[in-house]
Amino acid sequence: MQDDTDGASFASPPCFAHELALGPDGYVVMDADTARDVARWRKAERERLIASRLAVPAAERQRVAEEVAAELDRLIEPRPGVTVSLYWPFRGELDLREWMTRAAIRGASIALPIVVEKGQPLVFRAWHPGCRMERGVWNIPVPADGEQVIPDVTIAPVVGYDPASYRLGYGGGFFDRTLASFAARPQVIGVGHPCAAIPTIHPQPHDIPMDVIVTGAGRVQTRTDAR
Ligand SMILES: Nc1nc2c(c(=O)[nH]1)N(C=O)[C@@H](CNc1ccc(C(=O)N[C@@H](CCC(=O)O)C(=O)O)cc1)CN2
Ligand SMILES: Nc1ncnc2c1ncn2[C@@H]1O[C@H](COP(=O)(O)OP(=O)(O)OP(=O)(O)O)[C@@H](O)[C@H]1O
Repeated sequence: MQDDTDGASFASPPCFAHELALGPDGYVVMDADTARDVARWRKAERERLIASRLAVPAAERQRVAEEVAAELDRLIEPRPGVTVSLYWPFRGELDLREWMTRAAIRGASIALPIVVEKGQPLVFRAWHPGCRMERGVWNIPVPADGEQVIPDVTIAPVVGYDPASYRLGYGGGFFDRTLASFAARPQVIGVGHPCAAIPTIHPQPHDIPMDVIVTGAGRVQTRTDAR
């Protein structure tokens, strides 16, 4: 009988162009070529989407931010005992700092994300109106000395989003890693410009969909397929 343990006797050589990726439901097989194509496509798409929102006139950006803030008032009750994470806006993101201040005055605990290290989850630090800020990674202002907290509700800025509520961010993978690291998942609300809507972000195993995406008055997309 022929000895089949020699690789040369396979009908075709074994294929090693796959790798394992850890998704929310465990390990899945990933095709290395596909992963590279998606990463390349996402990079170009991010640049296009950021450029188009930077082209939005300041007055319109302000109006959209106010509309989104009004929708947040309907979605979240910022009361004592609830911790909500937001963000300090940059690169044309909606400025929700007024909503953030109002929510703090109403008694909610507010937190902002901090990049500890590339490739690692974000941590969230408590923020209070007027608290001392310092420059973090990418020069984004972060609270200088707040305590570390875990949010009940996370408001994440989107660069892009799709009908299945997957979010495209800046490419650090920070929000996906952070959500994957929590024992209990917070409610996740994506916020952005209406022009951030795209047909698909080509979701990958690590991508975690948002629960709700808000892009203006009455523009509230709720994820229906419970995972
Ligand atoms: N306002 C705000 N703060 C935030 C976030 C956010 O989305 N918005 N983040 C949410 O996660 C974290 C910062 N995430 C970031 C991730 C990547 C880059 C960045 O500039 N990346 C490189 C390219 C990365 C790559 O493609 O490999 C670059 O654009 O040069 C910036 C911020 C924490 N703070
Ligand atoms: N949970 C995870 N574990 C390991 N790698 C991850 C995880 N989440 C994301 N990544 C990696 O991070 C990289 C960027 O991911 P992705 O394109 O989803 O970023 P993004 O969501 O746009 O960025 P951000 O959340 O920082 O705004 C990818 O190479 C991806 O494989």
